[in-house]
Amino acid sequence: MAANDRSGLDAPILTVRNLQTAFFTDKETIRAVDGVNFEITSGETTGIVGESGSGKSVTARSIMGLVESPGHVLEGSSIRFNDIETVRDFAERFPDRTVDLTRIADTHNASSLFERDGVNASPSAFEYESVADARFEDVIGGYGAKLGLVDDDDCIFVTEGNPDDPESIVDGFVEITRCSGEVQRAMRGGRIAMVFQDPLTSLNPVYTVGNQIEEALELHQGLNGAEATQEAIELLEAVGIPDARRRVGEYPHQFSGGMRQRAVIAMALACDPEVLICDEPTTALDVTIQAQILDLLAELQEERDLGVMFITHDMGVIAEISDRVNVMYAGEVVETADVERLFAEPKHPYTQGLLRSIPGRQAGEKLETIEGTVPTPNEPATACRFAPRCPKAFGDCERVHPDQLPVDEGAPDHTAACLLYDERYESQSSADPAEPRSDRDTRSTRGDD
Ligand SMILES: Nc1ncnc2c1ncn2[C@@H]1O[C@H](COP(=O)(O)OP(=O)(O)OP(=O)(O)O)[C@@H](O)[C@H]1O
Ligand code: NI
Repeated sequence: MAANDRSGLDAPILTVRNLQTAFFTDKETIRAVDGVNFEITSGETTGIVGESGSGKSVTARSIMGLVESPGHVLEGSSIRFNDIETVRDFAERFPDRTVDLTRIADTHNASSLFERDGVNASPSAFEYESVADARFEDVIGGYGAKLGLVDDDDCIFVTEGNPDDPESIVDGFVEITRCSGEVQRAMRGGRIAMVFQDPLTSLNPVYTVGNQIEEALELHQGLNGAEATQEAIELLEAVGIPDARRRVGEYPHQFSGGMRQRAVIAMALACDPEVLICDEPTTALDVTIQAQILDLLAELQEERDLGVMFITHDMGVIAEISDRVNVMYAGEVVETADVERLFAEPKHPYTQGLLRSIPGRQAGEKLETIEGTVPTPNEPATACRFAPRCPKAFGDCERVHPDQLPVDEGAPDHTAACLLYDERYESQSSADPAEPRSDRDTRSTRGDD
């Protein structure tokens, strides 16, 4: 087993590799998500934080299969859903779309895939140190069809066990970027549910709240009639709606903002998902209600062992709810760490800037904001996209696109994409990390070797 395998209980339920989602307009190609890697683990919360326009929602929509034209998830992107029960169930229901990956892997060499025509990713896009680390299951999702290794609509991959005998399957995954039609409907809503910022986008004003939850129960759990009504009431109780038996018959406009968001969460849970994606679910609510909803999510997560992905631009919320944090900037993850480390030792200058802008963090000090705005990523990245706003930028930052690298030997899971932490590019300004460079004209040109 490769050293970077995470085995057993810690294995992520969702693995995002080299995710690229772009919008193709007449004018330009917007690389809203540009080579993103992260994981979601059952019972844990993966936080995604970044300013407006950094690509958080597009990342969520890519996982949900909800990217709308002119947007597309690009070839080479991979989003693996690793739940073994789902793989068994789908192999049974969709045998035509199920592939025995070991058989393909036996006859091909994963590292040679990078040399094939049509593969335009580098091994580092998959976080491999060298091409020899390439694993078939990472590359196949994004490129398998293009390389003619699998059929166009194959999306269920078995890596251990016999696809024709679902009970025998002990390892495999569903490649979400390749799901369509019935498989996609079974995945979205059935295995992965999403809660949006505005509860009214998820609720239909002309049906009662109960009706809408019952519809989800029928679709995903096959419940109907009195049984579905009873379950809807129980779900409303589970999300803390008082007098649920009466309120199940009310319409969305009869609910307050906080109660509506609770109802939407109940609706998301109606399909008994493994993964719950929350896109700024509390941003529109006042702070007291926001705190209650965050508590509720934490409670539900523990009860149901949910893998949660939580999107916000609020570092305070991230600190409260996350186990791991991914900081996004202009379509890229620029820093990732577990939450304690990220707050104790932020490494990327962007993360440091975000932390300085949390109210109340530095008593008495003036609140700072990062000057400027997130650029639209409409060109392939050939430099650091944060460099123009970065107080620590040096010459190479405008010439070299930084790789995600570990920032501390003692914490291999803490990585940042910043040349300050890349030995090949030694910044002359790194002496005092708290002191921004004042003189940006005497730029270092070292590292051009
Ligand atoms: N339908 C679309 N057409 C064109 N560009 C889009 C579309 N949707 C999103 N984008 C672009 O993708 C980029 C990322 O947008 P996204 O909504 O993911 O940002 P975000 O991080 O969620 O921001 P916010 O905090 O404001 O919600 C932006 O540059 C945006 O302009
Ligand atoms: Ni958003």
